[in-house]
Amino acid sequence: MKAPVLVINCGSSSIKYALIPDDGGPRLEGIAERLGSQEALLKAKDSKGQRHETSLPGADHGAALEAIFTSLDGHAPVAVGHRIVHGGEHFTRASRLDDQVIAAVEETSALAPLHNPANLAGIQAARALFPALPQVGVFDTAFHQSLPAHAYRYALPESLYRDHAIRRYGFHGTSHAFVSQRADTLAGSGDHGWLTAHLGNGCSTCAVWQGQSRDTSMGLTPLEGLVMGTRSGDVDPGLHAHLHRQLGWSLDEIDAMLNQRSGLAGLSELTNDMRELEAAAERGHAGASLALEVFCYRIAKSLAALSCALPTLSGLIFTGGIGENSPTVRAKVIAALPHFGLGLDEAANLATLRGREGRIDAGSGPQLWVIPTDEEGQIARETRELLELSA
Ligand SMILES: Nc1ncnc2c1ncn2[C@@H]1O[C@H](COP(=O)(O)OP(=O)(O)O)[C@@H](O)[C@H]1O
Ligand SMILES: CC(=O)OP(=O)(O)O
Ligand SMILES: [Mg+2]
Repeated sequence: MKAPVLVINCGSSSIKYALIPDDGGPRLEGIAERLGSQEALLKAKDSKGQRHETSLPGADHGAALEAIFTSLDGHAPVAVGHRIVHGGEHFTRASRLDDQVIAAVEETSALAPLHNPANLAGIQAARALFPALPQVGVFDTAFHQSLPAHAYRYALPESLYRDHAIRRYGFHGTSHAFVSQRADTLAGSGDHGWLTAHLGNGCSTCAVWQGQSRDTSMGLTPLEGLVMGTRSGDVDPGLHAHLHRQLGWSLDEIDAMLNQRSGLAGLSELTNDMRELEAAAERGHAGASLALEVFCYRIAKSLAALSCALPTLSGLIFTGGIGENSPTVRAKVIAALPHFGLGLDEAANLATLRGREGRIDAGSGPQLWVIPTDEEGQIARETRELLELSA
């Protein structure tokens, strides 16, 4: 394997990783799950695509990284690239993780208490384990630092921005950047304006003009915007006060409800998994049908709103586990945008799934693309570029 970069995406109880060679060859990848519990488990795929499971009872981030390293079949990485969810206003591009940069990420943790502490745990463990390797942080927020002030400011007292950095940041920048660059290549020369929909566990939309993010649906935290697996997305900001005053809920209870018990899972009272929801809706489950309708309508509404950020619209791009695999969601979103002149090629829509890239419009109006995202590949590329590792 030629000069591989180890890409690490640390969540609070999981580490997704990929060892990515320089030459486009096969990757080693996997996930260590349920960290901190007796059920901790490493699921790894080797370079021949064979799957292996190793139980790691009680493993923390450090122990899991050690097990991941051992599972790499002796292939030694030349650098480590970390996904960091929140970079605040500090980072407009990938940065080498020295003490100063790590201090800035720590400072930003208050803005992403669910994500950044886990990212930092991964960075500390990787630095301890691979002290000789260069480590790079690639930030979800960096791509959105090109937002104009009218898109990133909330209509709140100026001092909240000036003194406390309260503004919209946006997330999933690595994914929105990757799929819009790919669409630029596929569509050929010209000035392109894309509306991208990253629909995974977390979901967000983005307006990209000439390769730059001009607006996006997530804000200060990854809770704003679309309906997600367990996150509510937009609600009336008056909701917090209402629940506190009328039901006596604490801020922590309200926060946990909005992040963990809402979204598709909350609406359906069934599951946050889109595959299961579609099957249940098919069987006539009313909650699943409602969750699906709200999810798709809110995506369409967000795309329509973000179209205001684009001088011209080249097309729409679907990505993420749902965007890449659900013809049903794509068709419902397109049907809910009746004024955009979109024409769906039904057969192409049904055939474009499981990692396949494809154009699904009927040839007139704005283009419709399904583009599998590759956040890990993009992180490896940005890590190499920063370290000038490749030619
Ligand atoms: N064939 C499918 N049909 C519909 N939804 C799917 C399909 N495969 C995966 N998904 C959905 O994709 C979502 C997970 O997306 P993914 O991008 O893998 O998440 P993450 O944000 O954790 O990377 C889940 O809701 C899952 O149900
Ligand atoms: C920022 C965010 O929502 O990330 P994820 O989709 O990985 O939860
Ligand atoms: Mg993903």
